[in-house]
Amino acid sequence: MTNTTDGDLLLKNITAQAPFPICFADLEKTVAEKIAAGPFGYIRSGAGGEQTLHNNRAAFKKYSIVPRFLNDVSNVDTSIHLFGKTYPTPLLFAPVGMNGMVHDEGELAVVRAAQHLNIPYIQSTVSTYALEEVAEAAPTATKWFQLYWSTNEAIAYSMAARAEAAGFEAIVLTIDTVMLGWREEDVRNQFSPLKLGYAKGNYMNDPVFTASLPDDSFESYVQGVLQNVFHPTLNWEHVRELKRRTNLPILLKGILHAEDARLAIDNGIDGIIVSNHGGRQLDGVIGSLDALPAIVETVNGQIPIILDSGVYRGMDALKALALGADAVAIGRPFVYGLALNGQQGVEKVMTNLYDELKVSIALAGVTSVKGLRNITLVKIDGTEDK
Ligand SMILES: Cc1cc2nc3c(=O)[nH]c(=O)nc-3n(C[C@H](O)[C@H](O)[C@H](O)COP(=O)(O)O)c2cc1C
Ligand SMILES: O=C(O)C(=O)c1ccccc1
Repeated sequence: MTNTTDGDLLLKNITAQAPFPICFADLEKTVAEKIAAGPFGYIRSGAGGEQTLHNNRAAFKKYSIVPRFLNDVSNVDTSIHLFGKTYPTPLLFAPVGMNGMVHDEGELAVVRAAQHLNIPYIQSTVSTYALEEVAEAAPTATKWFQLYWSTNEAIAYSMAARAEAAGFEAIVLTIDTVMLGWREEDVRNQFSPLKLGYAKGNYMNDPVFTASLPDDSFESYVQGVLQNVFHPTLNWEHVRELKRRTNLPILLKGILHAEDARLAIDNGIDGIIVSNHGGRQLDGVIGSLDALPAIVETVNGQIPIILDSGVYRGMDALKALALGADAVAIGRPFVYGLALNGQQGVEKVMTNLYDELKVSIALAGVTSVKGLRNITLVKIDGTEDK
């Protein structure tokens, strides 16, 4: 519960100190000036002509709120319940690989921020640090493990088992990245963090993976990752087998079609992440917020729905929650925070998003996340992107 009479949430940011970038556009611009073009382009860009990257933002802009007043909004309850636990905010860290690209502490800095803020952290398969190192850095954080299937299935099962043993509380199987999207910026920059070894963490610590390598050279490791991380054979039978092999709840990340949401439920999946991978996979795909309403209708409250892709401010989170998401996951914004100032930068970005969300909930005239379901949103098919 946040008491909104306890000092103004905005004015806390207007102090004598040098300002930290306050919005996504400022963050992106500051990071562009700080880090090399290769990693910056890798993080910023979308696939193809970036239509999906654009669609994600455009989807949020189509909705306008019709607020209500005179409701006493002095106390705002932003808490949510997910898989039996309560969290203070409806925000999550989306799985983002290879954090060592922008900061030496990589995922360790992010998971420490997650622990400090009590925001669930989803660790990527292709992380710079191993999942065991992440668990040790933040033993009390809620951690979920994002699994990329492996061509050698035994590696996928081994990673899932390691995650369970290290105290991760769910497996998030990403289904939209069976191969990389057509990312032209990376070709322009001739940049591949995979080839540079930033995805070492979980593979080099995996006994099944290392046993499959011909030798322990850097080249063999990179080849091994490339041979395994792309897995176009992935199908529903693998999902069922994974379910048999783990005791953890399984979420599918990358659902955009209501029919796939229905199949997820039919196959005993515990939650879904509505996502187009931040516009990084198939270009020309529906904005994730545009995909949400049909999925909410089909799922009908049976399993939690998390949304990501384009949630760049508190107001975006508000709209997704109002349209029926149970929580939202944040990708690029926290990566930019990490690039600028490590753990503190991540905390600042997430806190600003959270503070804007609190202000927005109160100014919309409601006092809880559930209350947002009742607010009036009108859809305007505008084409503006800013
Ligand atoms: C640099 C980068 C790396 C990513 N790596 C992964 C990953 O390893 N696994 C995964 O499931 N999604 C990955 N994603 C996608 C995010 O989980 C998330 O879906 C996306 O960033 C959400 O969009 P947003 O950046 O607009 O918030 C990555 C995204 C970025 C920007
Ligand atoms: O960059 C990404 O978005 C991503 O998810 C990924 C997938 C496989 C290997 C490396 C990164």
